[in-house]
Amino acid sequence: MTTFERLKAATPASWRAYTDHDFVRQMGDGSLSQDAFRHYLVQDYLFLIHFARAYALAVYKGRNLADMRAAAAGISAILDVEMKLHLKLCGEWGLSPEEIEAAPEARATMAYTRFVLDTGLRGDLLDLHVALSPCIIGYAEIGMALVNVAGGVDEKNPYAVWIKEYSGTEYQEIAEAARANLDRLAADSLTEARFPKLAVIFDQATRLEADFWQMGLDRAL
Ligand SMILES: Cc1ncc(C[n+]2csc(CCO)c2C)c(N)n1
Repeated sequence: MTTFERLKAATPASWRAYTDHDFVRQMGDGSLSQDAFRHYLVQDYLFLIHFARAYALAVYKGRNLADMRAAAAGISAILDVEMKLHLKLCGEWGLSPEEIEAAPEARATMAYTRFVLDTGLRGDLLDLHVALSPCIIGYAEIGMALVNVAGGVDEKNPYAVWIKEYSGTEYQEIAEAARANLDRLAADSLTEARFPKLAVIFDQATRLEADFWQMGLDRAL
């Protein structure tokens, strides 16, 4: 079993609440309120900015040049690629860059992103990557689950672009690299005595992901 599979198996209820959330189901069948999706997109932009900061922390926490280069590539993937794609998607949903940048940060966004940063600051690189893993790998699982509903994406579904993005080969490979990276770090620094502490971090991050979906549904700030 991979380290990621072990962590998931240790926290099954939280994992289900995250990956099977109403927001996800409603994206899958196309019934999600478009205003809820816009609210989510704006908050996800703010989320990604802090995510880039978490990768910067991973550079700092790197134990060697290979760790530092991998984290630096993560920063660049977000700042140079992901943010542009995100702004394009926001534009297609009628959201301007000015509107997005002026948006207040929701409490669920603050809670999740600062939790990840705090976990990384207090702990080592493995703690930080465990806190990041529900986010990176979870979206890949959700993308695949949604694409498998009804045997493929319905082009009439307003959320088809989102589903295709996360079920696509490129994102699936990013998630696979994250799974392998967790195993590599675990081989060096995971003891059986430490596992329950990592499972707590994983569970907290997973519950904060579910709260992020709920924030979108409720359009909460
Ligand atoms: C709340 C939330 N959770 C996970 C992701 C997925 N994700 C996390 S980082 C990243 C960039 C690639 O490294 C992507 C796509 C998201 N966007 N928003």
